[in-house]
Amino acid sequence: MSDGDQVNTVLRTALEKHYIYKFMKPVIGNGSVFAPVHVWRPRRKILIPSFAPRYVYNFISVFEAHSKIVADQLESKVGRGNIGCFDYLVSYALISICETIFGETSDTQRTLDRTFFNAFSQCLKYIAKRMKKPWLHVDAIYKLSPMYAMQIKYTNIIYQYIDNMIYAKQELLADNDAIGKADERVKTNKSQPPFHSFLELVVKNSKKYNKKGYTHEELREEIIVLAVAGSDTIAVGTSFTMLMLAEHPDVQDKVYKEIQEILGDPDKPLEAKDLIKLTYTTAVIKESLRLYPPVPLITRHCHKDLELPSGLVLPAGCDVVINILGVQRNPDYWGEDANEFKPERFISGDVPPNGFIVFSQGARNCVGQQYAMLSIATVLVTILRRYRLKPATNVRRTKDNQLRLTYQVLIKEVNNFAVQFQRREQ
Ligand code: HEM
Repeated sequence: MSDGDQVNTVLRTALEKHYIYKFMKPVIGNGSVFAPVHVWRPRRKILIPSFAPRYVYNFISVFEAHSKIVADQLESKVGRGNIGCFDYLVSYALISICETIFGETSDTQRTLDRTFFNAFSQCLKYIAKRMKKPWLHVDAIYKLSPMYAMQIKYTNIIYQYIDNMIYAKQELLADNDAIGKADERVKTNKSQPPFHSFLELVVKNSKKYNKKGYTHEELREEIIVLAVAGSDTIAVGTSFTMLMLAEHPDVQDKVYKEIQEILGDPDKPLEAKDLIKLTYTTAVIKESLRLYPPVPLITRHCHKDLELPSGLVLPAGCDVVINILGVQRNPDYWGEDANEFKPERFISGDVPPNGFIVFSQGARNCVGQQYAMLSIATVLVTILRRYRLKPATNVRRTKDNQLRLTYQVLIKEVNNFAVQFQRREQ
């Protein structure tokens, strides 16, 4: 389905997800993103307050510190031809999400973070293979396959990592007062806002919701969801934006000018109030996410008949695949130039209602959208201040000269998002 108005009705009405997500269950259990509605609803209520702007704004210092590390790493890539920027951005995104989840991390910890994410990507690989082979949908058959044993092995690595991190913070998490006092400081001392990790916030909010709070297993599930939902998505979104900037030098010049004018001194720490003023840069990020939504397809299950605005009735029991990429390139909404990169659309107010759904819509939309936009903006600003992006040379494109994409639950560009880096004159 790629008609925004029909999609809007489905997303606001049908909250259950497709049965195929049950294959994720052995890894993320009842974690909110794919959980059945009765499990998801209270978990969403617990998650939402952790994403309040006053907490998310505090994460900008984490984003900035890790963006600078990426910018330093790219120094040796200047003038070296095509460089796949995805690996750098995935590293940025995963270290940032681990630090925003667990608090400050050491170098040793970062090695463990990578082992954890590697285990997760291996699990996703087996889950994706299983989805494509209908005979493996039967649990009894899947359990006999070597893939099952490997999935268990990697799932144990994931659980061990999360458990160790939770146990390491046990003392802080057990002390309700400590978390409460930190909150007081948010209210009274605005100049030095304390940093609250997602782990602290989720534990605190789960205790507000229910006196006992989350069980260890529930907490682990929600932490896995955050780690997974908040890493590759950011890396893919940033990588596509960098490709677009490399291919549109005029747009890149305007973004750079805006950064210079609004942010000025590169030694001044980035703050939300400044990033929010980057209206053109934000439009560029949104236009990149419109053309290349990192999560291009989502699903819903209709548990009762659902009448769409077109008059068509989706019968109870029906599964719907929502084509986010299709909605965001639909010429009925975006005009004949829907496939063209034109960031001005997001400035002139030409965004059609229900036409831009990169973070989904309705009660199960993305809780991390503000986090995502700030994280992407921070790393882009930091890279663009130092480097001019140039298009990669000799990369394969489609017959009509479009980027070649591959679908791995998220969409990616097949050349690892290659661009070239040129140092800017100081
Ligand atoms: C560019 C980056 C991102 C994109 C494109 C994106 C997109 C999405 C989409 C399309 C959904 C809905 C999935 C569905 O309906 O099946 C979703 C859900 C979700 N996202 Fe994001 N996301 C991004 C970043 C993040 C970040 C940074 C976090 C957390 C730090 C996050 C946390 C979540 C969670 C927890 C859900 C499940 C919400 C629920 O079911 O109540 N996302 N995201």
